[in-house]
This record gives sequence, structure tokens and C-alpha cells, in this order.
Amino acid sequence: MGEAAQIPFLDISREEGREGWKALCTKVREICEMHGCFLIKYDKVPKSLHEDMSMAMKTLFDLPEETKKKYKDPRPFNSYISNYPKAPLLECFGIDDATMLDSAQAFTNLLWPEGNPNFCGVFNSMNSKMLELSFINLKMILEGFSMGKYYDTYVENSQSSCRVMKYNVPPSNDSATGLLGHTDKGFLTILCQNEVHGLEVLSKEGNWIQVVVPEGSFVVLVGDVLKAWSNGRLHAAEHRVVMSGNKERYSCGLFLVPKDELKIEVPEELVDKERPLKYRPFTYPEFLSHCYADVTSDDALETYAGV
Ligand SMILES: O=C(O)CCC(=O)C(=O)O
Ligand SMILES: [Fe+2]
Repeated sequence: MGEAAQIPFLDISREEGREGWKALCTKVREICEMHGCFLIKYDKVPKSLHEDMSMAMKTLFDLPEETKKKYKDPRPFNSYISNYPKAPLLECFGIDDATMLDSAQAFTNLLWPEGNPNFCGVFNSMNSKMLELSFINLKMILEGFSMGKYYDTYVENSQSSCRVMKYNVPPSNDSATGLLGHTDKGFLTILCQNEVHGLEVLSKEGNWIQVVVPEGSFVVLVGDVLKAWSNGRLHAAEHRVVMSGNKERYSCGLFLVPKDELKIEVPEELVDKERPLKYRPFTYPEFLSHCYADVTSDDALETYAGV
């Protein structure tokens, strides 16, 4: 565990076109190159929505186990998961398109056949805000490379999935694994959480740094796809969750990922003599299959697409 100060914190409420926007984009790019992880404040999400989301996540996981188990999805790791041997404290749900009211509604109706408009509204609003944030961050990163022209194509060719997580209190007084170290696979991830910390990020120097998330802010993580796109300039930070203390942790991740058919390739602007091509083109589903099959590999991107 390390010093919280090492995770940069940015206010990204400033709008595109306003003074300081370009400097903000350059800063975001630099942070993504150095750390691959940062904290953001965004004043278009009221504090009350963060509080309501924490309550909504608690309400969801407070449902009886039999009710939660009704949520099944054919894709790996999307169904309701609990008692997973590698992460015994974790319970989670994976939901695609929770930013669309229909999907949020279907999820809510399955778990609360009598309806729960409050949960549905809060869950859907927070996911929509997090999707907005993922697009803003993607835009800032691309503009940071003066390559904003790629933004529309990437937005059109991206989709989002959401994961809602509860980490139970460790059985003894010691700290315990909540989630094993990994990199996120897609473009980028936005996380929100209740007041219980536990996320840790591995620095380039090899130290695990605790991410202390100020109330009402979000975490941004660079994923493997953006690392590949940038020809290895951006850092996809390895992260994990470590639980200690006597309070449950709740978090929600919005994963911005490429659509299945998008070919992820390094743009020619990012290849030169000093930086020859590092990754061959690939599609996201092929990369994911490799990741699921080769769980022992520390760096799936290198073994899969490295040239
Ligand atoms: O719970 C968290 O804060 C992190 C979750 C995470 O890393 C993930 O779901 O990929
Ligand atoms: Fe993650």
C-alpha cells in the first residue's frame, strides 16, 4: 500500500472549446502515459447521485441469494457471481447497455417483479453519466495526441457494459483479496464506489498504490485496447481490490469496449523509426477469447498482439 497522492486528480468539468481545454487534454494524455489511472471530478454529476447510487447498489445486493441467482447471462462473467474461488469476497452482476432505459428496466424487473422505479432510475442515470464521462475521457486522450479526428469513428464503434460489485467484509481482521490484479481489456473504464476504499493500482515502479477516491469523484483506467492503439504509449495500469476493515465496499464499473467488428490498429501517425509497430491489428472478441483461454499470462496483450 502506498501514498494516495501519487494518483493524479483532475477537475474535468471544463467544457470543450473553453479556455484551457487543450491544456487539459495534454495533461490527460500525459497522465495516461505515466500512470494509466487517475481520479476525476465532474460537476455535472451531483453528489446526491453518487449517494443514491451507493444506496441502490446496497439495495441490489441485499436481495436474497435465490433472487440474485435469477440473473443469468450466457456470456462469461456476466451472470450473477458469488463464491468465486479466486475472489471469495466478491459478488457481481454484469449488465450490457445499462445506459439504455430498456436494459436497466429489464434487469430491474427480473430482480423486483413488483417493480423498483427508484433503483432503475438511479442505476440508469449513473450509467448514462458514466458513459458520457467515458466519451469525454476518450476525446481528451485523442485530442491530447492531436488526433481528435478519430473520435467519431471510435464512438460509433464502441459499446458499453457495466459491472456492479459488492466486496464483503473479510472474515478475519487481516486484509484479504477482493479482486485479483488485472488490466481492463477495452478502451477505458470509469468506476464509482461507495465510501469504502480498496482499489489499488500498480505503479510503473512496481508499487501497489491505494486509490483514495474523494466523495463524488470517479476513477478512470486505461484499458489494453487503448494501449495497443497508442502503440504502447498509453499505460494500461494493473489494478486489484484489497479489502480490510468492517464495511462492505460497493463499486460500479462502466467499460467502454470496441464493437465486435472494429479492427483495432495503430494509426500510422503513431509509428515511426523510434517507435516501430508494436501491435498487429486485432478485433476485441478474438483478444478476449485469448485472455479467457490464457489465464496464466501476465500480459495478454503482448502475447496475443505483440509483434
Ligand atoms: O471494484 C473496483 O473498484 C474495481 C473493479 C475492477 O477492476 C473491474 O471490475 O475490472
Ligand atoms: Fe478492472
